[in-house]
Amino acid sequence: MSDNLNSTELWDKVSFSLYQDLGAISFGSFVDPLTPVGIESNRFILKVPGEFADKIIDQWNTEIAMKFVEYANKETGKFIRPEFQKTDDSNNLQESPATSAAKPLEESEQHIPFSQDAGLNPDFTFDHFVIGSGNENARAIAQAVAEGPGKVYNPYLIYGGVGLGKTHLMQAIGNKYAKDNPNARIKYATAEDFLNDFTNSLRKGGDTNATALFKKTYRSLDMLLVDDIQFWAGKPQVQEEFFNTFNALTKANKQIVMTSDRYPNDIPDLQDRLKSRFEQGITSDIQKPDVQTRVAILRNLQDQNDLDIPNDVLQLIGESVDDNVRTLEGAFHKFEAKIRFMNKPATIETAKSILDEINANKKTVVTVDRIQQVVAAYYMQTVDDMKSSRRQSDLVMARHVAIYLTRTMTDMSLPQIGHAFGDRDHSSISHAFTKIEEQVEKEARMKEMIQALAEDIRNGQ
Ligand SMILES: Nc1ncnc2c1ncn2[C@@H]1O[C@H](COP(=O)(O)OP(=O)(O)OP(=O)(O)O)[C@@H](O)[C@H]1O
Repeated sequence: MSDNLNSTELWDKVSFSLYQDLGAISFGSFVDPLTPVGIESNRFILKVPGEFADKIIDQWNTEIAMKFVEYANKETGKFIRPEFQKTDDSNNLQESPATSAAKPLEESEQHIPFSQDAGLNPDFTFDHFVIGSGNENARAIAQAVAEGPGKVYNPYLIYGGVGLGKTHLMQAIGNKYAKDNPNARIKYATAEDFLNDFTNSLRKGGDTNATALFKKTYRSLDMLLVDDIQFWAGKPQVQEEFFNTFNALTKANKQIVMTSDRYPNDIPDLQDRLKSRFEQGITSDIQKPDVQTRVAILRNLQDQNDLDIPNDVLQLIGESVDDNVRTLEGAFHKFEAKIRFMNKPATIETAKSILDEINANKKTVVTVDRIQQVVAAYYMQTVDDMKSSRRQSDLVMARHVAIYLTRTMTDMSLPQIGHAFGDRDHSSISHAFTKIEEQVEKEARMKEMIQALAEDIRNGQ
């Protein structure tokens, strides 16, 4: 997934998928003649040549638009819908009313009023963030941080499962601070961006300018937002560099906000001094939204997308899709695409049809292989190591968790599980299972982690 594709790059990728899907003849008639103009918010503007415009648009509205939305989603992670601008024969644009606000990408990018390279998504604001019991604490602290950065809650670390709004909330802090302080220097980077910037600065062969530029970029900020710091697990060099960046910024009372998919103590091979630095600030978690919050999120999406969907339909989708907010948004946009592009009514029946499709896609068979892969990835270990006799503590933990999940999620017997885990005997499988079972009963965090892993395993994520 990339946020940084421009409209031409995205069009190239999506039209390639459409070519494979539709075949050369349909592609030549209905896709090839179109030209991308730009992306405005969640609309992809396409120029349609005058002569065959109506026929082409009809074809899009019955078949191609849905596919476009899906392929564009795969590339960007966003839901972008196509909108058409007809051109007359002399090639002048005739804008339809719905598209008159659309501008080429280059111009729309200039709407960002402050430091252009902050890397913030303007849609990730507090206004667009729905508050519920699973996130109200994190949200309240985020507001305080945005209003008084570098003061009380520094650093601020938000942690929680996949797709629950960590990035959104972190960027809302940046967007609010930027709005209130247009000259503030703010940078959003994923932990991977930070690592890449750092290694690129080193790769320049000891060029002191490159190193100085890296340091200047990160150490002269007013606010640094770093996403997914679990990515640094077991990477001591980048941890060292971040430690220095962290010290430089906090010493100057500059704000640091971070996200992670787990509590810092659960990040394998994270240096103790970083852990203790993180503890100087505040940590809050985001939990899965309850049904009320899920329906409120759907209502929010409805308003943002200018739709009018009956309450019972929103309620049904909200009750049925309980994985995470990203999946919920996915369900909403699938529904939206059906009513916009396939002329389906916004009814319970249409909602049921998309829910059936979602469930059909979800039915991944739970196998021990799948469990081992998901758990190994979570603990940043290899499956082979997990099956081996090595006894390093993170590895043992990963092995025990995978055994516990295999016992609870499959019908395999203890000897069968033993065999799948490097020919262990059934008593050590039973021991591993009991150990984790006890922890699940005692520790809320362990229980949540097991639930999240089980969900990933089932969802085939
Ligand atoms: N409380 C909320 N209100 C409105 N939208 C939300 C909320 N929480 C999450 N979202 C939306 O759900 C999607 C996923 O959120 P986000 O990317 O912030 O998740 P994340 O926790 O950072 O996930 P990951 O661990 O995969 O990075 C985004 O489009 C975001 O806007």
